[in-house]
Amino acid sequence: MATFIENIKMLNDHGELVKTTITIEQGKIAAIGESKPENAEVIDGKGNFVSPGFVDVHVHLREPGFEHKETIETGTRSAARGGFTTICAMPNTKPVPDSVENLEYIKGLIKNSAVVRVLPYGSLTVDEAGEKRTNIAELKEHGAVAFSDDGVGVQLAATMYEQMQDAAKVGAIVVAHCEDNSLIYGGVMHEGVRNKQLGLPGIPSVCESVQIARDVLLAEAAGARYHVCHVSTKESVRTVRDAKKAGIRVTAEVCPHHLLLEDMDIPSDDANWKMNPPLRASEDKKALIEGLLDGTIDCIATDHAPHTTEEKCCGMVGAPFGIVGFETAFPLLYTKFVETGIFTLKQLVDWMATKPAEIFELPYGKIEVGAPADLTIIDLNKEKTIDANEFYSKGRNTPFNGWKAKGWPVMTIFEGNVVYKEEE
Ligand SMILES: NC(=O)N[C@@H](CC(=O)O)C(=O)O
Ligand SMILES: [Zn+2]
Ligand SMILES: [Zn+2]
Repeated sequence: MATFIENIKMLNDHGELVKTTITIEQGKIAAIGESKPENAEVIDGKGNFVSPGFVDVHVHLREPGFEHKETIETGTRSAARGGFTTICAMPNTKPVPDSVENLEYIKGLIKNSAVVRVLPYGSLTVDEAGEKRTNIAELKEHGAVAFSDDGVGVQLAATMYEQMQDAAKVGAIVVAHCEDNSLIYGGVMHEGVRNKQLGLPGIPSVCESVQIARDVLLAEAAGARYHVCHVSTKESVRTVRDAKKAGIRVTAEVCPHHLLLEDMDIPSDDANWKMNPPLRASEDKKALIEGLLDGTIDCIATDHAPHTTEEKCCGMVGAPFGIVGFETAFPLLYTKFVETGIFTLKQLVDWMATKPAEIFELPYGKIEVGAPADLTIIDLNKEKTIDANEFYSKGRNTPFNGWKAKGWPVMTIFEGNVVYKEEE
């Protein structure tokens, strides 16, 4: 039976919101702007905005191996509640998808419990240990969406270079967490002013940018498609900008928290403000926003990284890096950037749905006839206070608890099925 969404507004090519309808048949968009087919089940869009389901190329679902932090079920339910319908799962699980066997095992888990589309990464090195290289061609053949050792930087240039060469041969994308271990200095937040006030060890900006600089040169030499994770510093933005100018095939993502927060916002030694890379200085935040606006940075990714309350309880030094992101990303960005006129709604939707799909060569992120019916219905006028205790994620680790934001997803549709509906 067909599903018919009526009373809905969609962005047109000029970025204007126009009234329309969407007809869904067999999980696909069958028509846009037509009248209701007979016998169709009707969804009342209530005049809300319909976006292509968001695409997040950088998430951590923790299963297998760390189910106390998150499972594929809780993580994908959280994604659906945030309006995400396609997510790419990073490989820092136990086991790591570093072999066909492990990747197939993880694909089986996804099949059993995911409520949205989960595309698993393959790792660049065995066990993400940075030593033995994985077989990129084989893992790609078995469905690895791209390749990364996220969680750690690949320390040896030769390892990265050789993996980039292998990736280039089969058209795989190398996705890098850039961090030079010799420049971390035991840091738990940005090396600047605020870490000194709090008496905490700092991670200098160059810890990230130096590895991006290395990698863009390696990507050029290898002819590889290279994507930079969670860019956080102004020097990183400049390096990516220069690399693009030089014709190197590089793309980059930025996380909502790095666009919204800076080190001086950190109120105290509270691990809900600890993530990797850390919140940087005000000028860095500014450079990230400019980087998005001028096309240096291609998309937004949450880096959803759940950890338990126990792990995050007791200050930054002992806690793991990472914050959750799915359920706050759109409302926060909409409120802080679209409502204030810094971004347009179309830009935000491009960066959260269309662009990430495009740069990862995925056939999603657009509302068009024939595409999978992955849709997020958003009430742009609804205002709510963020309450971490309401998250569908197991993770409560967010610095945004108690923030007010507008623009909440009220329904998420994945392949024609409702996978999230706002609780009344
Ligand atoms: N971003 C984080 O702070 N943490 C991530 C790892 C990562 O993305 O590097 C995690 O897996 O917890
Ligand atoms: Zn990372
Ligand atoms: Zn990550």
